[in-house]
Amino acid sequence: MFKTLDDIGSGKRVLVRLDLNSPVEDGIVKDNRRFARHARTVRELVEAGHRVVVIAHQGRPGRDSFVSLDQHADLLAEYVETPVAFVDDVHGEAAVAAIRDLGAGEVLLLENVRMCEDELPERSPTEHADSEFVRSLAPEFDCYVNDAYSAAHRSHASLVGFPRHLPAYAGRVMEAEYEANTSIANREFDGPVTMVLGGAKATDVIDVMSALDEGVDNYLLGGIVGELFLRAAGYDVGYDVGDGELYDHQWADNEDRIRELLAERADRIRLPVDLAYERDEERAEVPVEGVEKTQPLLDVGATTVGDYGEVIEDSAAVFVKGALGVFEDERFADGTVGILESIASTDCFSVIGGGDTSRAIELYGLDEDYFSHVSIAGGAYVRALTGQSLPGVEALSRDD
Ligand SMILES: Nc1ncnc2c1ncn2[C@@H]1O[C@H](COP(=O)(O)OP(=O)(O)OP(=O)(O)O)[C@@H](O)[C@H]1O
Ligand SMILES: O=C(O)[C@H](O)COP(=O)(O)O
Repeated sequence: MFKTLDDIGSGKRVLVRLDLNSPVEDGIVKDNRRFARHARTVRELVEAGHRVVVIAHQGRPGRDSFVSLDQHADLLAEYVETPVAFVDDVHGEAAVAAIRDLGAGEVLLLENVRMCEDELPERSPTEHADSEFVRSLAPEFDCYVNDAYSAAHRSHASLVGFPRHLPAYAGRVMEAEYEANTSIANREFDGPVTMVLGGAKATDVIDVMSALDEGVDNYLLGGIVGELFLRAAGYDVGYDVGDGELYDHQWADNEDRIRELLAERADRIRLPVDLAYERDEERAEVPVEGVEKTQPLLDVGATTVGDYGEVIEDSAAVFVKGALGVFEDERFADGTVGILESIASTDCFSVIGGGDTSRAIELYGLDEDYFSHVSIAGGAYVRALTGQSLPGVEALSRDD
């Protein structure tokens, strides 16, 4: 459906859009799997003797994470194993001069595209193609590669504008993410399809469940989302610390849809039968019947992990969105890690998504190779699961 790096040839001037958006702590950009993944695309372009100019974003104006890409150049260079030059300009004279100075097989990273006013408005590809940003850079290149699948749900200039001026191709990350994440909607599996749904964002999970009625045989719920469903089933769960951020407002916003889903799909939805909480600084577990709404519940319990593991064992495909507990705290990682281990021990087709959830794989030393695909996308993954098209992918696919 789109052209790939296999179709480019060699020795071209290539503009490549990556998603290097990273956590930033005290001004320091944290290494994460996006660098390693995108490095593969960049390395391939370098090896084909192209002049490679990278564009990417970091944060949003007004946030602490809205910083320059100078640190990203060093991190990317480590993974590509070749120097990555940096210029603190997006499309002005300095950027154009640096682009023209580039030799074959060299890599240059331009400044954070969100520092340019043309980038962020959600506009149509035609409007973005006409922006000064896109019009001033496009003539410097022979082609455009979009590898930023995880930002492709945004209709921003650097993601949709260039394919109107230049032959456009998908990078390796774009290809792999697209294929894996749309497979729940596009592929037939030879056996039951299971979704593990957790995390903290009820609306995301409900949207995914609503969109995927036919294709899914089992929903295994956990995390805050699981507790909201348990509440609909009549259990006294959902202790909210502070000003009601996690449960009460999500309950108020989603109660009707949760009740509807539970009534319609009772035979396919599995809820936790036990939960974990903190007692005397240790992990303790309680069956859901015995839960009182007096303390935060931070993970699913061991019986739930066992039950869910049996369902996974019988599945042909498993898709994960959201963690089953607060896995960042080792005491409450058993649910998330236990489920990931169950998936890893079967040979089913598996996709692990959600930026936070896939971090658990790294944190607890699981081998990525045990899964068919570990996504680096958050919002784009949810949209793909719900069957929505992504503007950045659409822009690559146009054939007029
Ligand atoms: N019972 C719980 N109580 C509090 N927090 C929880 C609970 N269960 C899971 N979480 C938190 O949910 C977070 C993951 O939620 P989120 O919905 O953001 O998942 P994600 O899909 O992996 O991420 P993203 O959408 O950001 O890419 C984790 O950081 C975890 O600590
Ligand atoms: O990190 C991400 O999920 C993407 O880069 C999109 O970033 P955004 O939500 O700031 O548009």
